[in-house]
Amino acid sequence: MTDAVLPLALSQGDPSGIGPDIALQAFAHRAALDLPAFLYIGDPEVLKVRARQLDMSVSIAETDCEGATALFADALPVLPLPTGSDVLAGKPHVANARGTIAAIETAVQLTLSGKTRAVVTNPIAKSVLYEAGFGFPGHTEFLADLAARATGQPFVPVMMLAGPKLRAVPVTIHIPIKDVPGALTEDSIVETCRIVAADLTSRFGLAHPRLAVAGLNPHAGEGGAIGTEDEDLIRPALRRLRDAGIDAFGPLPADTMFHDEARTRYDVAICMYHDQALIPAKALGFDDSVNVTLGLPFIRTSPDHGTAFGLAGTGLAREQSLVAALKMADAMSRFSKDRT
Ligand SMILES: NC(=O)C1=CN([C@@H]2O[C@H](COP(=O)(O)OP(=O)(O)OC[C@H]3O[C@@H](n4cnc5c(N)ncnc54)[C@H](O)[C@@H]3O)[C@@H](O)[C@H]2O)C=CC1
Ligand SMILES: NCC(=O)COP(=O)(O)O
Repeated sequence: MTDAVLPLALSQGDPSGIGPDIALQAFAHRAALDLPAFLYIGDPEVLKVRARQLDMSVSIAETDCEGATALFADALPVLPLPTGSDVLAGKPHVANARGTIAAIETAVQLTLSGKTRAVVTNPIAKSVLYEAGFGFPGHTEFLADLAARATGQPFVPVMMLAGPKLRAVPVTIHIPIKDVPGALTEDSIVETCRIVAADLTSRFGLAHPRLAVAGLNPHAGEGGAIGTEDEDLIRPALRRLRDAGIDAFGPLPADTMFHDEARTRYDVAICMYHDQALIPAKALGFDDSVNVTLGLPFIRTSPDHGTAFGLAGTGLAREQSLVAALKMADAMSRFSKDRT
């Protein structure tokens, strides 16, 4: 088997969320969308029940990695991982957490061992996994831990939301807003920007990426009058980055860096906290933005949205962001292969 025919590994996500729905819908339109082949890792029975709920006629075939690409024209290839619990669309349950986590672990193992090309994850509900004792804020940190355990090396994962109109990176991710100033350091800003610059070149082909760095405070601190972090942390970090040859500039007032003309001046916005990055990303492209994890030894993408429990089994969930995630993983994998 050559790399060109390896499938992407798609984890089921929370099986009571919209992951099964959007996987079925994307698969149903695979020819028109020119979708790369993917191997769904999860519970085939959940998919069959969901297809019936959605009134879709989809062939589902249990297989391993080797058989997936050839099957893709005729049936949705599934690496079976039974959930071992009753799964009801729109009704999350802690008993499903084990299957949710196992699917992510399997997708990573397969990709690190070269049997699949990239990891694409369907959404998980953080609160359900926390209730089950999951020790990570989300996929992003869990994936870095899995990579570290598999390779014996540490990895710093970086979240990037990427769409046709904006790429945006939060330096701090899933922490309470009151903890953001304390969690931000000059080193964390420098490290995040270095990873972003390196991966935009190695994974996306941008030779000299331009990084626009947001301030933390209103008006980027107004010269220190409205908060000191912009002058004390961000400005020194930017000096270090420019000394290292990285085109990073700021700190920019965050309220004026996302309008149409402002966005032409940079390739990625580096933001100080989750909502500073994800609000503009989702406002400018909820249906076509992708959540990418940078800094890992494998490719990982995901739709930008969550489990949308209220839509599971209704036929109202749109599959576009998952389609964008599959296509981005495919393009990144082909770009990496062409460079080697
Ligand atoms: N990558 C991941 O695993 C992510 C997981 N989440 C998790 O999802 C759960 C629900 O989070 P929410 O904040 O409610 O965000 P959400 O993205 O699930 O839903 C937000 C709104 O967008 C709608 N929506 C979401 N996806 C849609 C789609 N494909 N088509 C049409 N409408 C869609 C929902 O119905 C809702 O009105 C949380 O537990 C959160 O942790 C949230 C974001 C990403
Ligand atoms: N808000 C983004 C999100 O929740 C996705 O996080 P992750 O599971 O990809 O780490």
